Amino acid sequence: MIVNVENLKKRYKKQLVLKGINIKIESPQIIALVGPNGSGKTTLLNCMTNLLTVNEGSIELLGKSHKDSSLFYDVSYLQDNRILYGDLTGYDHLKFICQAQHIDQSKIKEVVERVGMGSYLKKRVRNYSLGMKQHLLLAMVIINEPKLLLMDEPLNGLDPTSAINMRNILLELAEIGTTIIVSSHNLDEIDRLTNTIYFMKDGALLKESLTDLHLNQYEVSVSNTDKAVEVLNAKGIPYSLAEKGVLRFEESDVSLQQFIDCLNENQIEIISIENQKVGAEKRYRELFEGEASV
Ligand SMILES: Nc1ncnc2c1ncn2[C@@H]1O[C@H](COP(=O)(O)OP(=O)(O)OP(=O)(O)O)[C@@H](O)[C@H]1O
Repeated sequence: MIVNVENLKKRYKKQLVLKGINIKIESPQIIALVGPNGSGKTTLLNCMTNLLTVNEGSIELLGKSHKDSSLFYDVSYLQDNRILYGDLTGYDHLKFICQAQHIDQSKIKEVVERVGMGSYLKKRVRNYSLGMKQHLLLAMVIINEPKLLLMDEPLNGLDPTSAINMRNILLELAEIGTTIIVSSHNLDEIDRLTNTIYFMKDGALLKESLTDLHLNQYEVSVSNTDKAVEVLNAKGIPYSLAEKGVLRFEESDVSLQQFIDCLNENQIEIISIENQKVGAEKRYRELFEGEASV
């Protein structure tokens, strides 16, 4: 088992922040951790990596107790950039990790190129921009080729090119069997990374595979939009125009078949029908709309 968290509870004084979390991950994959500010994502990741003590429950990573220090070689955690040392250079940080984890220092060059931080590697971190710090944090967590990678808001401050680069790196790591748990508020990026999302709500996790969640919503391409609009209006069938030539239809009282029949009966050619998958943002809105974040 890659991750086995059972009934994890965490309290800050009287506030119960994690209310009995259960996570079982048996095969390598990317999982997104999504939830409003203050919902407990960082607390969960900090508990998993033993930076915080838990009040109840158990955590196993890669078949070992999360307190086992040998996990250090196989589990990486990308945290907030406050863990960086302003007086040290990026190179110093990476060299330190190589020494501590017995990693060949030739890996530094490789990882620096991969992340794209060559030009400022030898600058002191206090002179780094937010995005540069994020690049360094990424380099620091992938240099040991972890089996399990936990990431708290890794996209923080990244420009679009860097965000795409980070996405490609994560997808490549997943391809070679790295399990990644990534917390993020960037739901578009999440959609590009994974369909498996753990929504954090009221200190509990709601695990969902968006692949299984299909709205009854379809995009129907037709040859003659004007005529289609006319006949649908005449029949009182609800739709919206996604773009020229594409009608968006959501099944309700009117079934998809009735929608198609209406177009067929009026000799309107249907070019394609696509089922619309639910994206992370839509699901998030369904789950959290109207709820104030902490
Ligand atoms: N050291 C602490 N002492 C007391 N309360 C804390 C501490 N750290 C976090 N909390 C509280 O625990 C709750 C969860 O915080 P946490 O940082 O885990 O949320 P989060 O989901 O990571 O939020 P964000 O999306 O804003 O990063 C919040 O109510 C927060 O105020």
